[in-house]
Amino acid sequence: MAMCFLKPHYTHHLPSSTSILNSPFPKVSPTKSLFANGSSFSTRIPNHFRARPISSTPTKPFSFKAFSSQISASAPKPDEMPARVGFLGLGIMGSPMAQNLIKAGCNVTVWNRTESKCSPLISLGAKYKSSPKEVAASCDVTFAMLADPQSALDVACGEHGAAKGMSPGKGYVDVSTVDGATSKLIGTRIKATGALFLEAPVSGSKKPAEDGQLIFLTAGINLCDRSLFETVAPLLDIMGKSRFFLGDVGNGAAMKLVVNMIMGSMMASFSEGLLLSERVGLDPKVLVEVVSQGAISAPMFSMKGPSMVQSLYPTAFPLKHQQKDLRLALGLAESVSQPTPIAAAANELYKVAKSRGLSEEDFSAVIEALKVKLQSQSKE
Ligand SMILES: NC(=O)C1=CN([C@@H]2O[C@H](COP(=O)(O)OP(=O)(O)OC[C@H]3O[C@@H](n4cnc5c(N)ncnc54)[C@H](OP(=O)(O)O)[C@@H]3O)[C@@H](O)[C@H]2O)C=CC1
Ligand SMILES: O=CC(=O)O
Repeated sequence: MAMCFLKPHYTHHLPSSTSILNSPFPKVSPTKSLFANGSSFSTRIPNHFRARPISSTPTKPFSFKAFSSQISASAPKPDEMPARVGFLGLGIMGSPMAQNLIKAGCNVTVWNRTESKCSPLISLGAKYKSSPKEVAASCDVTFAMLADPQSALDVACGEHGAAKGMSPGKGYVDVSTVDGATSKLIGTRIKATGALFLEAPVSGSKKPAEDGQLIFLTAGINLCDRSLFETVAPLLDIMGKSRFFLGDVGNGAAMKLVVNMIMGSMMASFSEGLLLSERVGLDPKVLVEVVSQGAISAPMFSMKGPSMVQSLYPTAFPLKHQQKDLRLALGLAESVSQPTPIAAAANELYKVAKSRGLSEEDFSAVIEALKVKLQSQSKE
């Protein structure tokens, strides 16, 4: 069962169970139908709203429930939100997310491995604690936005990890992009303390994080965790534009990995197109424009294309994280024997880019892995 809550007023009846796994020509694609009314996804509206269910389809695998969201002009009242909010991990994503919570009036306590990254948030009013354990002990709900499975595990379950500060009545929301097994492990450790757990990876990059426009892909271990989803909803709505509840832990991670697998392959293919267009004497800037006007247009191409043409890669989504996501997505595919040859090829390209020192650049720098030295080629 999947449920979607959106910031804008949105009423859309999604199709019930449809499998695309066995038929090359499915009559209805849930994904296509979900985004059929695409304009609702890009509408900028006030940050705070309340959501209520309006209709449902029978609960079964791969079915969806449609919800309508009502926009409220006023911010959530302080007594409707968890009083004390912790935030662990203040990188490209964590910093603006925590900042939005502070700006919305939340009582936020932060921690980051590199302590200096806490300073800008402290100057905005955040409190500081010197370990994840202390943050969790002093807060009602703690969010974690860490680099990868290992760091998410260390911060949640390490010696001074958040689990050590958790207890009944508290909640832990991991918004990092990790694999389902890591998420389940973290969830199990957190729940052993009597606290609740939600995995909630986000779709959307640096700018959506700054603008409070992220898409939360949440899942919980049981019905109690569903209640944590309700509890933190006002906080998710400060940081994001929509939130999906996807059922059991692992489903949020899987959804995020599938989305980023598509994204990584798209970027690799776009890179090939830019370079080929230039090779045959076309202006790649014009290619970006042509693509933007047609059926394969994507905000990602329009946003990143112009800087890629100039060999500039200002980091929004680090290339090392995109490669990590492809690696994890391939593991997911392997676990169900699903062929993903395009993603596997794209992954190789990101690995080459990493080996050329591009890990910290934006993932659009993958184009560099395709550039050939014209001089040495003309000698051949
Ligand atoms: N950037 C993007 O566009 C998006 C990223 N994501 C995902 O969100 C997560 C965070 O991404 P992003 O903010 O870009 O990444 P950054 O690399 O900017 O930040 C990573 C964070 O993890 C911390 N960290 C890394 N290793 C450890 C460790 N061993 N112990 C403790 N803390 C550690 C870093 O601390 P320190 O400051 O000390 O290095 C930092 O706070 C990733 O899983 C990424 O895949 C999801 C959607 C979009
Ligand atoms: O994970 C990256 C994103 O843009 O989403």
